[in-house]
Amino acid sequence: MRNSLVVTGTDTGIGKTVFSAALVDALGACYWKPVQSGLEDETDSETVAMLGQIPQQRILREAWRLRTPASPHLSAQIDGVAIDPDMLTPPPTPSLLVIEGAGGLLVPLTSKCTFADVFARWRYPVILCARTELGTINHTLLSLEAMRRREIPILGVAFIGNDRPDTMKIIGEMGGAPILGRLPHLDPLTSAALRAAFADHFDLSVFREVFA
Ligand SMILES: Nc1ncnc2c1ncn2[C@@H]1O[C@H](COP(=O)(O)OP(=O)(O)OP(=O)(O)O)[C@@H](O)[C@H]1O
Ligand SMILES: C[C@H](N)[C@H](N)CCCCCC(=O)O
Ligand SMILES: [Mg+2]
Repeated sequence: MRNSLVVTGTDTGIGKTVFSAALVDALGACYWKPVQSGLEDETDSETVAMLGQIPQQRILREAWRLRTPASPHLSAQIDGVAIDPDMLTPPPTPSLLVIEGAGGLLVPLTSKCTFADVFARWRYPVILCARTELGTINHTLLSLEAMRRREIPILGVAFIGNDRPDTMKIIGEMGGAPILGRLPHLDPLTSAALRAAFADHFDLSVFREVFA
């Protein structure tokens, strides 16, 4: 039985972690950020634990914790370590597992390997997080094309941001992937607001079916 889902995005800083917190909370899943680059601020794992109110035992330790907030290939070089993509194998978990990449699909782990290459090896269904703002049509269609070329299973697109119906419509028509929903911009961003917004804007059964 498959028990993992991947969350990637069209870019860094677009809301993958916030979306992951909501999904992990709603599914009662575990969370894994295999490669964390940047340790000064709150890490993604810490954000998911706090925003999703996820107990520590459901937050898996990163495989690589790199100090510099940069592309993992560079952060690893600065720290004098080498990421071994072959070592990136999701640990067994007692429940469902949500795995978050870093940045977008073609972010390098080494000079010869990107996250997309790892996702292609894993073959877990992938959720593509995308902004709703101007510029996202190109980024989203490019990302979907990159996943199809690698035969990465695509669960669908999760938009993050304020409502832009025309943008979401054309991506739905041209992207060849289901639109899973839209997580609005929340202000303030609290655990309660996130849980409510996810429940209002996504159909949890779509995610649960992956694990059936
Ligand atoms: N729905 C939302 N409402 C309000 N703020 C949000 C929302 N989604 C993301 N943010 C904010 O946007 C910033 C980037 O979000 P996040 O850390 O989730 O991005 P990311 O795609 O996971 O980035 P990375 O590539 O570094 O993992 C954070 O400050 C986060 O609090
Ligand atoms: C530092 C940031 N928060 C992410 N962890 C890594 C983002 C890598 C982006 C690389 C790039 O596309 O230029
Ligand atoms: Mg993140």
